[in-house]
Amino acid sequence: MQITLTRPDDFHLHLRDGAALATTVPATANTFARAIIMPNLRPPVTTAEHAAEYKKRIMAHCPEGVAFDPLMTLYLTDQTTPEMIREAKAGGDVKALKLYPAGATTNSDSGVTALENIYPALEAMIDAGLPLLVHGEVTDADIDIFDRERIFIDRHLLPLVSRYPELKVVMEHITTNDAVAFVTETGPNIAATITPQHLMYNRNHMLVGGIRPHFYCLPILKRNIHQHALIHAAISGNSKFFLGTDSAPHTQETKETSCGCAGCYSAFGAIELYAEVFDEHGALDKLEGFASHFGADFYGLPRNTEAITLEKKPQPVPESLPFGNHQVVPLKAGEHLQWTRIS
Ligand SMILES: NC(=O)N[C@@H](CC(=O)O)C(=O)O
Ligand SMILES: [Zn+2]
Ligand SMILES: [Zn+2]
Repeated sequence: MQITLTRPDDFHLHLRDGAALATTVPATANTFARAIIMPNLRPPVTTAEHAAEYKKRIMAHCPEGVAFDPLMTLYLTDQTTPEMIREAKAGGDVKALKLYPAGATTNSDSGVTALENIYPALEAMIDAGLPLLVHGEVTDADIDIFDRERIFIDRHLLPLVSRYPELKVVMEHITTNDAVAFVTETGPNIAATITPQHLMYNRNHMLVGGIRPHFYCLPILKRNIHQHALIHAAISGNSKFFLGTDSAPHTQETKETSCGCAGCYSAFGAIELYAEVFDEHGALDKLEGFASHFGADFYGLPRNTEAITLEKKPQPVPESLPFGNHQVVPLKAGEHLQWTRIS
């Protein structure tokens, strides 16, 4: 069995920096035409100038003959001004702004401490037509980690979308049926990305029979009822839900330790992983919209014109892959991808 799709885009990707780019850039660029590049470097990408420099470092690793367009983002902080938003729009590289609640995830220490602090920036984003990308979790110490997304919606997203209905918002890497309901029920300016790990796994995969650090990502895997809600949303054909891998590599030693980092590495076989999920649910005909059309439409980008073809043919996933001077353990390490890219 084969499937041919418009070449897809990845609307949520961590490429990291330095030597890691030699692994991460070709892994994505060989399949995806464009990707929204997350700005949570150390230090974070906060200005149009930083974004343009980072884009050059990325392009230096793009394989020859491969067309790849990194869509840059800026990291919002309490200090982001409307002027910085206008400069970002004018520079042309920056396609969205990212909101990390301070302390929510990897490299989010300089994130926003209160949404009011970025109201002027959000107003400038509406004028510029730049979307807000949200890591949607509260960070209060007394809120259980499994409830942090649901509570973020009630406390922050609902008030935000009623204050700024014109603002385009992507709720990134959604993990709950609460997020599916919120996105489904709000207006056309609200969309969401869904990762392969949240479609393939639930918290039992991470915690039953031993603790598996390579399934640990944020927002954390939830109960199977939430996994099923995400699958249903992804295969529904609803254009508010589209592909964003959140491929977020960390070295093997920083994952396999007493206090491991959050993030799953999926870029090596991302479209194959999604194809497996859609196939298992009899929805291969819905993959192209999710992977190649809906995200571009939401961002106001032209759809890609090239095509890729996948075949239902297993291929082994290595136990680890080179990653700078280190190794990264990919999702499904030591198992098989059920689909293989043939052109
Ligand atoms: N998803 C993750 O678990 N980690 C991401 C950050 C993020 O997307 O929240 C990372 O940069 O490592
Ligand atoms: Zn995140
Ligand atoms: Zn991410």
